Amino acid sequence: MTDIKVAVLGAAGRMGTQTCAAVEAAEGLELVARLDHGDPVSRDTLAGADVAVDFTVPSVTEANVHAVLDAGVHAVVGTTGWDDESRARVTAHLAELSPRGTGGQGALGVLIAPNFGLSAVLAMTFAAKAARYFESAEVVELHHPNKVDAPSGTARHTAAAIATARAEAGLGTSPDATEVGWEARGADVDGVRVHAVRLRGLVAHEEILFGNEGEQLVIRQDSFDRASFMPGVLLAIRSVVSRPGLTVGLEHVLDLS
Ligand SMILES: NC(=O)C1=CN([C@@H]2O[C@H](COP(=O)(O)OP(=O)(O)OC[C@H]3O[C@@H](n4cnc5c(N)ncnc54)[C@H](OP(=O)(O)O)[C@@H]3O)[C@@H](O)[C@H]2O)C=CC1
Ligand SMILES: O=C(O)C1=N[C@H](C(=O)O)C[C@H](O)C1
Repeated sequence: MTDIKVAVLGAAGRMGTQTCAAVEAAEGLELVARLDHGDPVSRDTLAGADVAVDFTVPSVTEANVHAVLDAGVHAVVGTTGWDDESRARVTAHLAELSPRGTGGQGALGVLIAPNFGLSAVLAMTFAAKAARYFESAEVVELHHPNKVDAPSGTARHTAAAIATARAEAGLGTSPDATEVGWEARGADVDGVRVHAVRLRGLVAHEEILFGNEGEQLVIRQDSFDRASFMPGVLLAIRSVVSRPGLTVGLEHVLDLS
């Protein structure tokens, strides 16, 4: 089997640096390009890559993915900032490139994962399963203070999954008598309250709280080191080449969905 050639966008950043090292150390993968701020994304600069991994910033990640697809390269995306509209534009782009459907031989794949950490993927999966059984649900995410976006992509993904499960079970929003001080109640993500903490010393952590009369379930995951994301990133690179179309969430690759 020939090696999968990999380009990393945001290669000088916290995640990009770790990803370059992980790819270089991985069997069957070859790092062919490190791109960062100011580098154009094109067939030339991607240097023969089969897969481009994006760990940049929310404001540029979508444009990067379109450029990667135009270069005929699969994309793995860890950057946050995606919503229904940006994901739909990627789906439309993939359909344009493969007009007879996304399943054809050699068709391109895009895998967007809000979190590559196994503990986080499992926490999100367990939360989605638990959501229908509890009257109240809230999400707390805790991160390092250099993070530029809030709430985290993981917390948004978690809250959206909880909201879907609650809606399917016929549950409304969590009970809440707040009349004043709404600014202290966190962001509203699909009707689920999400709270963001930024604290020196933290990396990436999430707590999902569920409550019923007289009982509580807390699901917590902690990424103490960015090394925890690397097995998921490598799995995504190896999977995306045979996963045409758009996949959102590593849970689908891990068969947890
Ligand atoms: N899915 C997951 O498991 C994880 C996702 N993330 C997400 O990944 C993203 C990156 O996080 P992190 O590595 O901590 O952030 P960093 O700020 O450390 O890295 C981002 C890098 O992207 C560079 N950059 C900015 N603009 C461009 C551009 N137009 N083209 C190429 N590179 C660019 C930055 O350069 P400069 O600083 O010079 O602007 C920087 O080197 C965030 O959205 C974060 O939330 C993080 C951890 C895990
Ligand atoms: O910026 C980070 O650090 C992280 N970003 C992702 C997110 O917003 O969910 C994943 C993880 O939480 C680390």
